[in-house]
Amino acid sequence: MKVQKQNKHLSINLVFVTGNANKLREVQYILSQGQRPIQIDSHDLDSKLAFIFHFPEIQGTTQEVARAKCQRAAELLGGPCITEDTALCFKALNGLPGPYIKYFMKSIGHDGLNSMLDGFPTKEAWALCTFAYSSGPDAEPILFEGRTEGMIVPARGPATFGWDPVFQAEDTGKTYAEMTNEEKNFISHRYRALDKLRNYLESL
Ligand SMILES: O=c1nc[nH]c2c1ncn2[C@H]1C[C@H](O)[C@@H](COP(=O)(O)OP(=O)(O)OP(=O)(O)O)O1
Ligand SMILES: [Mg+2]
Repeated sequence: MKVQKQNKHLSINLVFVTGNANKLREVQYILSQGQRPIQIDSHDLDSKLAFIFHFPEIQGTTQEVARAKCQRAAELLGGPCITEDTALCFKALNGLPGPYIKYFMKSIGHDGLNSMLDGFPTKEAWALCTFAYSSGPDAEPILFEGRTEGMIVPARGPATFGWDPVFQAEDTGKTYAEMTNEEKNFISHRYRALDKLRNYLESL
């Protein structure tokens, strides 16, 4: 992803390294909103699709996983980049599946995620997004976290993006899947993390 700051002379060229088209779509949408939109060069974006890597992700805390992925991406690219990790954390399970949610989703699906909490007193959960920015292979990645509270519910809404149908965001009565793009991207874990990243980039 090439981002270009308007309103200032400085422009930032960044690659968003991800294999997830839904993430990319939401990031583009969020960055296009706001008072000072960060514009994504879609022509460049197309050519950058060649840079979508699928590499192994380590085990550890969400921060360790995020740092390692960004470090690896910067090494492979030989330049600045951002990466993003999403965790879905169950209160009753002390934060698990957390960064391993992808493999839980793949193996047991929406019903399985609900069944995991059978017998537990709380269905509370939070979605945690961690953006990592690296200025290059020799730099330590910087992390930006965003968190949205909610609960795990039987699936409602279109199954377009991951676990969206089973995550009901606090105070909304809606699952992420039942929300419009605008609604989700106003309260989402991704929006909150990206807002911090945006502030950081604007301060450079
Ligand atoms: O807003 C979301 N709403 C619903 N599901 C979501 C969301 N955001 C990520 N997800 C899913 C995708 C993957 O199953 C797992 C995170 O794993 P994660 O490694 O961060 O993503 P990924 O491997 O798909 O893409 P990437 O190449 O950026 O690592 O949660
Ligand atoms: Mg991944």
